[in-house]
Amino acid sequence: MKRARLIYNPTSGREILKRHLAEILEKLEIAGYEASCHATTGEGDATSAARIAVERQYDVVIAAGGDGTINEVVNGLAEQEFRPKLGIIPAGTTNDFARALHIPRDIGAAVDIITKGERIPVDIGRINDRYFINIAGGGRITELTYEVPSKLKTMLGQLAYYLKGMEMLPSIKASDISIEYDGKLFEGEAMLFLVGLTNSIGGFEKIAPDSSINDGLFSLLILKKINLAEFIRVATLAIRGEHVNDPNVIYAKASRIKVHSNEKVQLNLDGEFGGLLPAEFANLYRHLEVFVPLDDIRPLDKPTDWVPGQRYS
Ligand SMILES: Nc1ncnc2c1ncn2[C@@H]1O[C@H](COP(=O)(O)OP(=O)(O)OP(=O)(O)O)[C@@H](O)[C@H]1O
Repeated sequence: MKRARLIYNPTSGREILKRHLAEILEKLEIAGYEASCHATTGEGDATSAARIAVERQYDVVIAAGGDGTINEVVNGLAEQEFRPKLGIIPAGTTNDFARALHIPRDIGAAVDIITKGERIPVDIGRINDRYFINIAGGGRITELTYEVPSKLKTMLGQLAYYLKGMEMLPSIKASDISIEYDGKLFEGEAMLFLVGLTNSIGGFEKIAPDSSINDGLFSLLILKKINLAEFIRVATLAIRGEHVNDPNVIYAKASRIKVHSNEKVQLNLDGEFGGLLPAEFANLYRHLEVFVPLDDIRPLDKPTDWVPGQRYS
């Protein structure tokens, strides 16, 4: 019998997971899984729970919560030789990763996608000794994601990020950084840099319009030093995916990226604090298998040359 381990954050976003636990476990059992669950207790617990699930050789690990919980679960899976398949139940505030994979926010519908069994391989980002599944970045503006109080996030959802962004915009300074990417070099002042695996970041769904989640490449975006008015103009372009050709933006694909600064620059990994620069990024090609609604995902994310279960990295 197949075994599934549900790792859920009872405090995520709308705090609705607790009410749906019985429904989730029942749907899994009906689909032929022996299912059990673990409620996370605080920072880092989802990573330990995922490691234990690997030791116990679960076939499937389901991360239920926001992007922070999914990131923690991936950190418990990615470093292992045997890696269970990953299911996602989005219950956070932004759910960028779930949005990129068209996994619905309705809990029952998200479980149905797992029980249906359709999967794709996804690339994972490694930065120094940690992993990310959606986006890493640095620069003052990226720090706002963890300055938003969690109570405000629960109350206002994504709007909380935008409010915090508006409040912080006038004080955002550029950082002096150097970025080496697949043999090329950027040196200078930048407002921010983003290293993305999917097309969906902070609710902007066209930030990396041509990205594929399983091509082995990061989308690198560098926003050069600009003033506030220009910043707002480029952010407006980004809503439509038209920022990539702006002269203030460098947009490139790369599988290895090194970032360095003489200043103290914080890193953000999947929306959480991820240490300080310097950073070395490596793309782990098709490292995890994730359950998705195959009919709904973007054609760019649907590999035609993939056999389920095949190992790449
Ligand atoms: N029982 C708990 N009590 C308090 N915090 C917890 C608990 N379990 C996990 N956490 C922490 O909550 C953090 C954020 O949770 P998560 O990402 O799931 O939800 P969110 O913040 O509402 O959503 P999003 O990340 O999409 O904005 C996790 O990184 C984890 O460290």
